[in-house]
Amino acid sequence: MSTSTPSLATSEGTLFVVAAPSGAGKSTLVNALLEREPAISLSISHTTRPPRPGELYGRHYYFVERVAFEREVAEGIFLEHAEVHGNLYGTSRTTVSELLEQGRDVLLEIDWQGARQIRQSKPDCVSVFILPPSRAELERRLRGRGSDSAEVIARRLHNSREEIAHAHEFDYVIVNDRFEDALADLQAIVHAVRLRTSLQWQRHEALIAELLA
Ligand SMILES: Nc1ncnc2c1ncn2[C@@H]1O[C@H](COP(=O)(O)OP(=O)(O)OP(=O)(O)O)[C@@H](O)[C@H]1O
Ligand SMILES: Nc1nc2c(ncn2[C@@H]2O[C@H](COP(=O)(O)O)[C@@H](O)[C@H]2O)c(=O)[nH]1
Repeated sequence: MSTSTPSLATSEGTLFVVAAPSGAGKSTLVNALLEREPAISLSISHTTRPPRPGELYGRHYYFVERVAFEREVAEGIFLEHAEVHGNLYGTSRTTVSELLEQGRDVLLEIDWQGARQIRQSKPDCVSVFILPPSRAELERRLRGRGSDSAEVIARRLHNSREEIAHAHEFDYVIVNDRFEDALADLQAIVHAVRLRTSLQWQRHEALIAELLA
């Protein structure tokens, strides 16, 4: 995250990146945040993972075949992409750029590998890592969700160690124990970031000029 004084000239939106081990509650938290903060746009990823019951094309993901995904990688359409739990996932470059240029804040729900790529291409992004309160609770949430087979759950639990090992690369870490507390923390981060963005500074320019006159 940039710590420099925001430029008065720019009015690009902020790019938020949220990551967590599978089952920590990232999607649930992000969906609740978006209800409270409708000015944030969620980027819909492309994936080769088959849809879960109830998941819709274009709403939860753009579900594509592996061959099509690999062609899109070669065409350079992804801002970032990674293999996660045996499936490919990627973020559309043009969708994110267009939204940011319109001044919209954009949120990416991606894994640590994607977050690392985003930090390289968009160093001003704000990244947040969500931790579960314990391994036992992570497992309980994965099983309780009831959306994955025992084999998939075992794989995701195993992979959670690698994801968590990268938590220190993020600007903020939130423990999702009591849901409302974690949501308040996430919203506080969004508010704090907005207070230092260029639009906010522009808003205060007239008052600062008046006070200095
Ligand atoms: N604070 C919480 N306390 C108890 N249960 C929670 C809490 N937060 C989320 N959950 C539940 O945990 C389960 C997993 O949540 P969710 O699907 O949001 O995880 P996720 O991190 O997005 O996982 P994935 O990366 O696999 O998509 C869901 O059933 C959700 O309702
Ligand atoms: N690098 C990326 N990771 C992504 C993207 N979209 C989702 N993800 C991550 O994949 C896992 C599993 O998600 P699930 O929906 O199958 O449970 C999770 O960590 C997501 O954050 C993406 O575009 N790029």
